[in-house]
Amino acid sequence: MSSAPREVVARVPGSKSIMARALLIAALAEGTTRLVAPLAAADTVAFATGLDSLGFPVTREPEVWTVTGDPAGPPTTEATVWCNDSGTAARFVPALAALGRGRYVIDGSAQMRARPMAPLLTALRGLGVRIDAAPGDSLPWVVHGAHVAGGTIEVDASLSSQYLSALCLSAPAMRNGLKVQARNPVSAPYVHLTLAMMRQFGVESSWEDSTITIPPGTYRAQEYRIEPDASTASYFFAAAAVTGNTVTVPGLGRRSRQGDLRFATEILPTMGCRVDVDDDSVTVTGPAQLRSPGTVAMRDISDTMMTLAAIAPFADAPTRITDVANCRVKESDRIDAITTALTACGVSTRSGPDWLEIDPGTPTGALVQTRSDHRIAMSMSVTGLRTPGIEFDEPSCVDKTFPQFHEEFAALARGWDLPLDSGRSRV
Ligand SMILES: O=C(O)C1=C[C@@H](OP(=O)(O)O)[C@@H](O)[C@H](O)C1
Ligand SMILES: C=C(OP(=O)(O)O)C(=O)O
Repeated sequence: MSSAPREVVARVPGSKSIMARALLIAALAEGTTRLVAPLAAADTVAFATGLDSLGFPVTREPEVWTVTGDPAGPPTTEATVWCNDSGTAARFVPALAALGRGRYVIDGSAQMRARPMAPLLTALRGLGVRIDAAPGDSLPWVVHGAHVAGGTIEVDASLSSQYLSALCLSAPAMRNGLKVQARNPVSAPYVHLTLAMMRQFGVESSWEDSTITIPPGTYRAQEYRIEPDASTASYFFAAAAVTGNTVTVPGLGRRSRQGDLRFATEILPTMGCRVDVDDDSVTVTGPAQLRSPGTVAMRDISDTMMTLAAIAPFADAPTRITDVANCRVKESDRIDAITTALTACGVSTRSGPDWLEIDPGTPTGALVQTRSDHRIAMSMSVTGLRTPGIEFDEPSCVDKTFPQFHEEFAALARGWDLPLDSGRSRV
């Protein structure tokens, strides 16, 4: 570790979640929307390509993506949408397809086919949409769109909040609007982000007790700047935390609606970090010795569970993370994937259905099995800043949300003058 904190400014790419919402809203908006500072990554490219095949033209340039909307829903009567590994695409697109009139095939990778879709299927069928699904209710689906009219439905959101966001985003185009009874939601900040962005594009809604109400309405096209991704930023903040250095992420500030910023603003301070949140930036400085945050319930911000687990070995006491059962049904079984990775590095861990515990220790180098999960690679890269010899079986899995991750992370390490072995990923 360096003795005096060194400051580096990290450029974090755009939010995958904001991109997915902005793309879908733009597709249903009156007019042409320009998305400035877009995230070009596997998830967002799959989303945009899917919109294009549904008949919403999307043009992609490095600085701006342009979407031509149609408030009436998908203009095509036949399309196949390949969602690849993207949960947001696989959950958001079917509700959009239900607005059209035609036959729409929605499919994804083996990883995506293994992820739960049943609550969304039940909800859409409850609204009268005819859908043929693969066994287990999983993808591929054939959505037989017939201008779904809306109404009232109950949705079990205990496995994913994306079912709620999907229905809410398409609801304004339903003739009767939509009332959604949300049961046991995980990742609630993502639903608040959905409703906040809908408001930014001109559609008001309410969420009282467990009922979300969306009246019929039309989104207004506009020029919209994509904020940096708060989950991605967590790796840079965590890097400062474990090395005792300083990192500033511009473009993310106190007005951000992204729940995962709470990793920096709420968890890292309890570990001894100094965190300054400005109007338009967040700065984190790590301590000489990281403290344990004790027990942390991460139901709301579980994409940052692995970031916390990856730095926990450097704390002064065990770290317990609770209420993260749905991490077992994401890109990988993330409780198993991260505890297996840490164990391979010689760190002692324990886990149960919805929790994990990590002991302090001195990780050693190992070949980390990423299980094609971008967040396992990015999290363990943070451990790698203090652990020579961490390698990945599939470094390119970061392409899902941050194709330049390894280069940018290596640049961060160089900026702090850390030994060359730190922060590198090799096949
Ligand atoms: O709506 C979104 O953009 C997301 C919601 C969360 O998923 P769950 O609601 O399935 O936890 C999060 O993990 C995912 O990365 C993005
Ligand atoms: C869970 C994630 O993504 P998605 O559900 O959009 O595939 C993620 O990015 O960690």
